[in-house]
Amino acid sequence: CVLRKIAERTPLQRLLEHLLRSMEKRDPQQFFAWPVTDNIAPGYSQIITNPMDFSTIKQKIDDNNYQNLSEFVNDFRLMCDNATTYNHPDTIYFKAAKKLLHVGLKMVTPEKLRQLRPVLT
Ligand SMILES: CC(=O)c1cc(-c2ccccc2)c2ncccn12
Repeated sequence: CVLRKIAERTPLQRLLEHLLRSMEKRDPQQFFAWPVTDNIAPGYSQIITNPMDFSTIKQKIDDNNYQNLSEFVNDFRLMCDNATTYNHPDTIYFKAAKKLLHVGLKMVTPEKLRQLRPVLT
């Protein structure tokens, strides 16, 4: 049988997986867990040209698709910006996106990352 190569994680992948888990915890209603469909959001695919969600970010981490932290943060920001673009300010999705963006960006400040290093290396 072919020896299965166990997927080893690079340090960057381990950092991104940790950050993703922390961000997902701040989305208990799982509004951002999966791609938004036109069924639940009429006209979504016409309005949002670059959709993004946590499951897609997770897959990109697993595929080692992120070369650095900034590319990961860009996708996180894109996910939140899509929600504030499509949804009106008085909706729970708009408000949840604003809060999530704020909380998520605080997780990747130099101070927070410095605190992480011993944990993750
Ligand atoms: C993120 C987003 O824009 C979103 C998530 C949802 C959503 C709702 C319930 C369960 C999962 C996602 C949604 N529904 C209608 C309009 C927009 N949305």
